[in-house]
Amino acid sequence: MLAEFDLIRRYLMPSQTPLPADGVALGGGDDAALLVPKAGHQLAVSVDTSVVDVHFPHDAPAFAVGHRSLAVALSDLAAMGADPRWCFMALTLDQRTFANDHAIHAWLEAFAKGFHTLCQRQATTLAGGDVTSGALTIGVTVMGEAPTGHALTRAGATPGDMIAVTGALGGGAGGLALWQRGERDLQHPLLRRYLLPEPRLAAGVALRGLASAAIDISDGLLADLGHLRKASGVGATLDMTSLPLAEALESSLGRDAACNAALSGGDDYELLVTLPAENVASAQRALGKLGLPLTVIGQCSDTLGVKGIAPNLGTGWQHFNEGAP
Ligand SMILES: Nc1ncnc2c1ncn2[C@@H]1O[C@H](COP(=O)(O)OP(=O)(O)OP(=O)(O)O)[C@@H](O)[C@H]1O
Ligand SMILES: Cc1ncc(C[n+]2csc(CCOP(=O)(O)O)c2C)c(N)n1
Ligand SMILES: [Mg+2]
Repeated sequence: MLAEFDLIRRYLMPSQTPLPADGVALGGGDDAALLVPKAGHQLAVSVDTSVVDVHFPHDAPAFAVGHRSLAVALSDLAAMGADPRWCFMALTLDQRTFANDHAIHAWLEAFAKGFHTLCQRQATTLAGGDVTSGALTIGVTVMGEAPTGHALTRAGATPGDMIAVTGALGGGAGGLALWQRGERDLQHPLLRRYLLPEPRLAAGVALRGLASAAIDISDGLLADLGHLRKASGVGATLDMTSLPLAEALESSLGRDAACNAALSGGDDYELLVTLPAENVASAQRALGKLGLPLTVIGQCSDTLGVKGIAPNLGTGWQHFNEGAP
């Protein structure tokens, strides 16, 4: 068994000395962190919980669990066009599920590496957290900044705006389906999409001033488009033939399952944005510089609802539905 404070010192907060450049006046080790936001900016704050066998399989690699639990939280900052600054991790861990102390240390080391590597790549400082015992659950609070009045929201779309997505869709659900069939090669593009999603933070910032509304795709394209439509008070017409499908998705699952995964599977963590038609080319150029495609998949309308898709298609992931605990 590893004691709570040893675990924190050894794996989670190895350095207690805050760096002024991180905007941390007082970091982990006290009752709360003291943070220094940039003048002229608003804070964007969001929390996401990742639960074993709900969000990731119990036998997922620890590195991926660490990466993923932060990535899905940062994805909400990407959707706001916010620059990430700080995060907080609430880790609940059942040490009795490990064979021995060596297995606990090995798991924590790889978990922390996955989390810290993404922190570093996305300039996010782990400024505090909490450790408790119980079923494996990682709650991650993220805090980012956007210049006052310039954050993207779900509410700015107007009829006539184009609807576009970053990257490719269906890879999250496709990867989960492959994992459930026993695929374990982490180099497989679909498994990577499910277990090691990349939050589109640079894209979110690049889309500030170009997009009229944005949301990240966690529950599925149709479900998240539904949230955006509702917040903006618009309808949508989609062109199914233009959906960018994830690499290897159609060949692994077949056409129908691939389209279902792209429309309703969730776990993609791409950005769904609306933008005036005249901004599409600039947005595609800006994202092209990041190596990320932006594909137009439809247009907003003033007739509420969605046209262009079969009405019987599932609407995406919902906790407390059948299938979820
Ligand atoms: N327990 C809660 N207390 C207060 N507000 C909540 C609570 N749970 C969710 N919300 C709010 O409801 C809204 C929708 O929450 P949800 O977790 O579905 O966010 P999302 O961005 O749509 O999904 P995801 O976190 O997968 O990206 C958010 O604005 C969130 O802050
Ligand atoms: C093992 C396993 N089974 C099922 C799923 C699918 N899933 C779970 S939660 C969710 C929506 C996003 O979560 P939230 O709304 O909580 O942010 C999705 C698509 C998964 N990821 N792992
Ligand atoms: Mg979201």
